[in-house]
Amino acid sequence: MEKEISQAVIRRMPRYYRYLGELLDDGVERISSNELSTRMRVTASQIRQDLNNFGGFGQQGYGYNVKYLYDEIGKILGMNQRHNIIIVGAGNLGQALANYVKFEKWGFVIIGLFDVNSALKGISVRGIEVRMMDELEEFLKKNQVDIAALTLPKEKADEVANWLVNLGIRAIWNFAHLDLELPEHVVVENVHLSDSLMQLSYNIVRTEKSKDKK
Ligand SMILES: NC(=O)c1ccc[n+]([C@@H]2O[C@H](COP(=O)([O-])OP(=O)(O)OC[C@H]3O[C@@H](n4cnc5c(N)ncnc54)[C@H](O)[C@@H]3O)[C@@H](O)[C@H]2O)c1
Repeated sequence: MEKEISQAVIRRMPRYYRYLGELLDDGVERISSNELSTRMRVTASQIRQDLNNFGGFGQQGYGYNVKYLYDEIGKILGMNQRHNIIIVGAGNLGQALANYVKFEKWGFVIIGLFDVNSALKGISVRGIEVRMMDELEEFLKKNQVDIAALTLPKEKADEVANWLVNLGIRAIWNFAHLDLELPEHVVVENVHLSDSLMQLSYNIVRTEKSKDKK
């Protein structure tokens, strides 16, 4: 049976992947867990523990082979395959996502943008045409879509998500601020930039308090 890896470990993997990618770009071929630890500001034992979940990848006295580790973590994260994405809701956020070219570097390719607002019909965002929602069903028949990003109003998100799932969508990148109620086989990743801001705010308050104590 495959070992269950904790979500906390999985959540740290993209960061390892990013750092290893930067090391590769810098021409670094191997790195010790201590060096990686200094760069990433994570303890070396945390790195060893995390990577041991996947079989280690390191060699005593040699450290980690950066390219190998990068490729292996990439495989774990599914980075060795292409993911086609559609964006549903071509407003501010939807267009901002569509405009961001770097997702493609990781194999996330935005192939369609959809909206209900006829004023947006036919406009092009980085070469991606905005289509109307009534064209979506046909689009899904003709194109392989792996992920639907939801950047539409919260009130519409649940209904649209369920409709997409009925049409065969299996993964949702949800930006609307609500918990979607979807069948278990559908994977959902919720993104809340405000959570990150609140975390930042918490750390500002904490730093200020510790300054006051000194
Ligand atoms: N998760 C985050 O961190 C985060 C950050 C910013 C915004 N948001 C959320 O993302 C969503 C979009 O924000 P925005 O600023 O781009 O808003 P926006 O109003 O600019 O864009 C929303 C778009 O959705 C379209 N739309 C409405 N109903 C639709 C439907 N049934 N099907 C398809 N498209 C539909 C609208 O016509 C509009 O173009 C909102 O729910 C907002 O709260 C989330």
